[in-house]
Amino acid sequence: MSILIKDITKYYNKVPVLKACTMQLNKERITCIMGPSGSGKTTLLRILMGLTQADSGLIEGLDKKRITAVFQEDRLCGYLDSITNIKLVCRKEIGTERIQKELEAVGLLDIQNKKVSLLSGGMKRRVAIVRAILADSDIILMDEPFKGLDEQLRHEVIEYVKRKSKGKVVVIVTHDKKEAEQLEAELFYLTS
Ligand SMILES: Nc1ncnc2c1ncn2[C@@H]1O[C@H](COP(=O)(O)OP(=O)(O)OP(=O)(O)O)[C@@H](O)[C@H]1O
Repeated sequence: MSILIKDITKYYNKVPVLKACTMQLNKERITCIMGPSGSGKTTLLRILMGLTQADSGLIEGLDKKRITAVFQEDRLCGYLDSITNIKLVCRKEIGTERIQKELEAVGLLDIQNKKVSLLSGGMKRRVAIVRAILADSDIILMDEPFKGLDEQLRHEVIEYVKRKSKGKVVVIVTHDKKEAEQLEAELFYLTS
């Protein structure tokens, strides 16, 4: 499975943000999108998700594909615990024990029954990552998912994502070249 992004152009208030952006996304290799702040990385993810309309260009290969995302702002239900948050997006039933194991794999111990609003930013981010991995989608889009994690944790969580996302199209926005290297990703640079 591959997704072709061809000549995507997007203007905001007559200012071009994406200019004839072309790239191919493959399931064999994670794709990292890099580029300066304001170069349109989030906008491109939003276009892939159908949340923002491109002005011109086309995207091939998205038909009937299920997409899950880790947004910059996590988008979890704060009044629910992490396990319930994860179960909410899973199409197939996944048992509590399995989810607990996945949370433990990203260093989240003993938080499963806490309301998400009581977790730290880095903890919420990891819950959102596990949710995206377990959601049984074809495509995973992540917007700076490892931001705010300390070095050791970041290393572990990147390995978790690499291990668990095999066979899916994965696109990760990052500002960190080291992250892209550890992900063994194909790099695309957007310019502002
Ligand atoms: N809904 C919107 N209306 C108007 N302008 C917008 C809108 N969304 C984004 N922009 C502008 O488009 C440009 C690209 O924004 P975008 O968030 O895609 O950049 P980015 O590369 O993801 O930035 P960062 O690395 O800071 O997250 C910015 O100048 C931003 O202000």
